[in-house]
Amino acid sequence: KKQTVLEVDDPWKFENDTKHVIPDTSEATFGDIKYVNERISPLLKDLTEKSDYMRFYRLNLFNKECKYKMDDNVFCGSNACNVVITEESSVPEIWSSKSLGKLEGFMPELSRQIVESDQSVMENVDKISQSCLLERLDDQDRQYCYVDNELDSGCVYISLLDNPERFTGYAAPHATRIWEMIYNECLPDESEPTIDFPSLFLQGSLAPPPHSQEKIWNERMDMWSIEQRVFYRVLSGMHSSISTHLCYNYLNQSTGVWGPNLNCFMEKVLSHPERLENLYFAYSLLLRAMDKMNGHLDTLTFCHDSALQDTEVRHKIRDLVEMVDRHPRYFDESVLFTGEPVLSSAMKKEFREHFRTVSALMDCVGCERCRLWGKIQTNGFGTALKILFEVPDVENEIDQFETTSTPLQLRRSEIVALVNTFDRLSRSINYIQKFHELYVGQHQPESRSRKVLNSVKHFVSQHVPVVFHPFLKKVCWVARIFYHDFWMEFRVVLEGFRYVLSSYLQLPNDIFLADGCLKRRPIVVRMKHDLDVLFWEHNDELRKTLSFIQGWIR
Ligand SMILES: Cc1cc2nc3c(=O)[nH]c(=O)nc-3n(C[C@H](O)[C@H](O)[C@H](O)COP(=O)(O)OP(=O)(O)OC[C@H]3O[C@@H](n4cnc5c(N)ncnc54)[C@H](O)[C@@H]3O)c2cc1C
Repeated sequence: KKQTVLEVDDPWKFENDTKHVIPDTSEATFGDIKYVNERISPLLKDLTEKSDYMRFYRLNLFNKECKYKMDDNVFCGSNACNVVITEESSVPEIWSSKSLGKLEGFMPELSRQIVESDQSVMENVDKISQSCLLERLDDQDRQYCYVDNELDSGCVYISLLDNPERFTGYAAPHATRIWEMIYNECLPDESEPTIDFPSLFLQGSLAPPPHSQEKIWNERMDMWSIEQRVFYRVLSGMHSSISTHLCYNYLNQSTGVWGPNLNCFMEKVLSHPERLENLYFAYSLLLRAMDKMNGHLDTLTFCHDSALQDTEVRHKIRDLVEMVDRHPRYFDESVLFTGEPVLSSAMKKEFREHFRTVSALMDCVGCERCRLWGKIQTNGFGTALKILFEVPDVENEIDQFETTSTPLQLRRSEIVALVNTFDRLSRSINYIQKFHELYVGQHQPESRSRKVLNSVKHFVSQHVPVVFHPFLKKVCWVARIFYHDFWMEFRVVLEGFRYVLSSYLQLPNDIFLADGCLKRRPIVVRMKHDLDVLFWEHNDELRKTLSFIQGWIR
């Protein structure tokens, strides 16, 4: 494996190398992904911010027990960990517990038995509601995630816009321990096992392991199979994305102000080339999953209570996948699980089970906000893996997984998780760009006005009590808008004034030329003379102003 060495003088050298090929992709470079993302991110933003469908996520966030032995005394450090729950009255009727409850008899255990015994019974159930909830019989073997049963009384709706992913203060040792447990799920290297993965769960200790697993894994990656590498890169990419988000939406605890923290990003992500690579890798994997959805869109229902909204969401998703489709395929799922059929199938089963364990580990995350986004993102990646490895490529009529008989079935929560996870990664790539601009801005020689502004900022942060900061921020914001609007308006007025005045000064010439009549000339000359007398000789101030304006018009 080529080791990348960062040059001390330019920490951005690696990230800015647009030609750098992302390992385990089809020759995708950093530049390719940035280019694609520039086109896709506005669509993702629109979809995730402007549609109820993508905004409300139903899950069991508070009442699911952690299956693994952990230190129970974990409390997140700040209010930022809290999650605001959405009242059911704010979500569309069809998603309310009342409506979902109508299907209770069929969910989820019973549905399996019924489907097994009599398929026709299911056909009587309202079709739209069915697809919102139904756990299909054949789906269980294809799941890469434990998805919460939406009929569970512990499930709540959460508006993702009201609960952005950001810094919460959740940290070591608990958070770090969870990450270690997540990475322990990476498929063990049979040729050279060094860590007994399952035994770590039983220890239940929060003590860090004796050496950094990340380092060992990166060194040993060449010896891994492609399946193992993909598994690890997805998790590491998700980790990098979470770190990028928390550093971009960071709370400065001494000033109480939210904003990007460049040092945090440089420390957690930028200074580790592999973490950056894995972020880009995870993006290309999601890109391909979205692309593969293209051939299956017609079979999906978006379970809205109005056909109109269903069509609207479908159109928006179609626009997105069609945009994805215009770009090359940077991840090729057909090179995985290709060996001897029995072995490959066993390997895929193992892959699935390990990923499901990762999803179950999210219930152990000790901070509500982090748990929310952890659950969404593992569900999102789980859905992507399901699309990639369990569903035929309809568009290209390639069925390397022999699953032609089973069409793609996705629940609402899976679609929402997939699109929102893609949006997270897309934003992370945009944030990297913004961090770079911040870095460039900070390392450029300071202009005088910037110096003054910075010293004012410094003074405010030092001497004005923290409670006034949001107020001052608002004042600055209003002042900026006022200043901007004032200049816009002033320029319009000035432009009009300039036009009227130039027409007026042009008028004598026009009269003279239009008539071509030399006889009128004395009148024009006379008029101009009178005006000169009026303005130039009797009003000194006005004279100066007009001469300035005349110069400006010229
Ligand atoms: C599921 C989950 C979601 C979280 N969400 C949030 C959140 O929304 N907001 C928030 O403020 N905090 C969140 N946290 C906590 C956050 O991720 C960090 O754990 C915390 O900020 C402490 O960071 P750290 O720098 O000590 O190392 P950690 O990020 O905890 O990393 C632990 C170890 O993992 C390795 N590592 C780090 N990054 C990578 C990578 N990309 N790939 C491979 N290995 C890596 C390193 O060896 C590192 O020492 C979350 C934690 C978890 C487990």
